Amino acid sequence: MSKKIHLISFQIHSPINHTVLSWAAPGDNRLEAMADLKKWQDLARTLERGMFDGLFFADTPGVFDRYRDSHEDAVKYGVCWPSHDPVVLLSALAASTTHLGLAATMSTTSYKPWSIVRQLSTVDYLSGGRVGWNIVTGHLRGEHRAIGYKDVMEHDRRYDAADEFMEVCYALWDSIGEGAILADRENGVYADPSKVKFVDYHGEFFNCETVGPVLPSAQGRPVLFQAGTSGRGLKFGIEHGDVVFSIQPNLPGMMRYMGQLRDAAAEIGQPAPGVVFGIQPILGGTEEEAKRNLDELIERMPLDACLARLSGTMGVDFAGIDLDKPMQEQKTNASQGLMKAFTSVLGDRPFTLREVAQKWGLSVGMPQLVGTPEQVADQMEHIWRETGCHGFNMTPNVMPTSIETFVDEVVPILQKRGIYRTEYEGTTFRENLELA
Ligand SMILES: Cc1cc2nc3c(=O)[nH]c(=O)nc-3n(C[C@H](O)[C@H](O)[C@H](O)COP(=O)(O)O)c2cc1C
Repeated sequence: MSKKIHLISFQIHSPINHTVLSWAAPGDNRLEAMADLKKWQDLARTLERGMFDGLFFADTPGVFDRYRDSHEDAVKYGVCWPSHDPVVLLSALAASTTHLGLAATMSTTSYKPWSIVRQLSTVDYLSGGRVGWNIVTGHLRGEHRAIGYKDVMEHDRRYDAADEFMEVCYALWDSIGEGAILADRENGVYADPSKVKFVDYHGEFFNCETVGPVLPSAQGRPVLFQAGTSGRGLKFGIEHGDVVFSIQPNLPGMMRYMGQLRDAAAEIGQPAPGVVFGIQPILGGTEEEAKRNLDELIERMPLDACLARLSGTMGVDFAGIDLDKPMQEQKTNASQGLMKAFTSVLGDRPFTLREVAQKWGLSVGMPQLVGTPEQVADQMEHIWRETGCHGFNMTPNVMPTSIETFVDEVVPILQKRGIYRTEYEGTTFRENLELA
């Protein structure tokens, strides 16, 4: 268990984060932010004022195209479409902050190892070691189709390819050895070639012949995040993740996940990485007001938009399936882990398809913590203590007010309880996350 709760703000560079039609909520500024860098910089400064560890961008490249075998519902309702590139935001946000970690999702399907190492490590180096990478294998058919594949690669084979992808990345990150850079002005020698290892990698999926393209940053290389929850995904997360993300519908699901991760880590013979659970705080001045705020979000969501999001993540077209029967597990090459988590719910009756669609529309299944600032702080502390997790990946609802309210009203309560930092401990993302 971490010494303190760690907080990451979960964002998407699109009209919504995870709440369908949040862009239409009164006062939401996301549509303006998409065209105004300053609004993103303001958000990053708010998170830094709230001592967040980081701002993390998920990414849904391509478009959700499974529901009714069409992209139309995703486009009509702006369900993570358009999907602007998150990586280009990182350097602007690094320039407007000094401590905040900045992480982006990049898929091992869409990129090559060299391009990811070069892009992310450049910002990591420039920012003094504040960058993170959420390694995803790319589970969306829309992403595959956009770059020229007919369909998603088979689930476990995607992870095999991603293992190789990582071998190349590590070789590139390790290429520039200690003492390699001389920067000797007098003799005009920049580096000692004997200390720069040539990467000569030939695998089943990737080839790479070059030297490391970017200098090691203050934290060496970016912090690695991973969020696979299937058996194969857990193994990959343990082997490569510094921190793993998980979405579970409730506390029993979180406890089950912690057990599965511990068992899988023991089997591999490695320590389990820290776990960050997704949550969605819904605040109000009173409990009743918070519940009303939640109801307003739910009332705004068109069911077709929720189903478009759910069908995309699960890789299954849910059109024409009885909405009021328990959702059944189906074979998928998309997210097997999330499919299992929501079709084998613990501590509750099974969810109907309509309920899961609504949970997806609200927060992609992240549980809502609803109440006054004190009640939300209680729920966070309870989950942290019960599960022994590292912290939370928090998705907002209305932007940026739900984050500002959290920073102004919940953060001071957590600080007073001694379970949240009052100043940054280090300068790098890795140090602040208690990984160094
Ligand atoms: C918290 C969380 C965040 C995720 N973010 C992304 C993302 O931004 N882009 C993406 O393509 N997949 C994302 N995923 C999907 C996973 O990385 C993973 O690819 C997917 O769940 C399939 O793996 P599995 O079958 O092993 O669970 C996320 C999953 C979770 C739980």
